[in-house]
Amino acid sequence: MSARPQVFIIFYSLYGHIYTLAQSIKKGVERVADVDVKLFQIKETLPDEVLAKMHAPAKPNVPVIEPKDLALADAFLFGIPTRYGNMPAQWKHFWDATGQLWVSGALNNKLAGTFFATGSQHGGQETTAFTFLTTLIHHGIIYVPLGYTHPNLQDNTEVIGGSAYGAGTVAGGDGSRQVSAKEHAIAEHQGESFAKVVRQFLAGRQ
Ligand SMILES: Cc1cc2nc3c(=O)[nH]c(=O)nc-3n(C[C@H](O)[C@H](O)[C@H](O)COP(=O)(O)O)c2cc1C
Repeated sequence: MSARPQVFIIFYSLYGHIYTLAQSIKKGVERVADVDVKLFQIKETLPDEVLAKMHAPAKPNVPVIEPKDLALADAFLFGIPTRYGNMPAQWKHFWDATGQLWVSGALNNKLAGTFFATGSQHGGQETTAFTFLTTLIHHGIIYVPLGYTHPNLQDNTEVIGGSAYGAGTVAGGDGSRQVSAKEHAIAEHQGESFAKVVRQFLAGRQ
């Protein structure tokens, strides 16, 4: 393990909203000195013909992470677009290939935060966090909530995704809504505050 904390931002994104948030979160992590950050996506499991029928754009030029590579990080920020109030099958597929990591306890005491996208305002960002947590807990991963640490999380003047569980965006039923300035600000803040927690936690362990 490197002496500098290694933060992996790992996402699945079908229509790009989560990827956009991930880039803002990365900017936030990069504001913190002596922390390294890398962006990854997980493998797509849908066949090309289904993706075409769903009008999915091409995947971004971001490396695809293998489950075993989770062991290389100290901390993770997981990007999760909601499916029926919980994680997409692509994420479940990824986690279901982490049995060896679980057996060896390789992820015990690593840190994680989460961020989200839903189609609608009340489409389940918090239930997605909650249901994703069971996987983190079984792996012994320490969850770092965002809390109400950014004023935009209490701003009711417009639709703003995100919650105490992490940054978020509301994509709209047809996916046409783009990540707003206030959602970007929350995402950058999450990256920065998470990186500070990671740095402090790891320094305390030395
Ligand atoms: C099969 C399926 C189930 C979905 N379930 C929900 C849902 O429960 N709540 C919701 O608000 N949006 C739901 N959506 C919309 C997605 O959450 C939305 O497209 C996604 O968050 C956009 O992120 P992305 O652009 O990164 O893919 C669903 C989409 C699909 C394809």
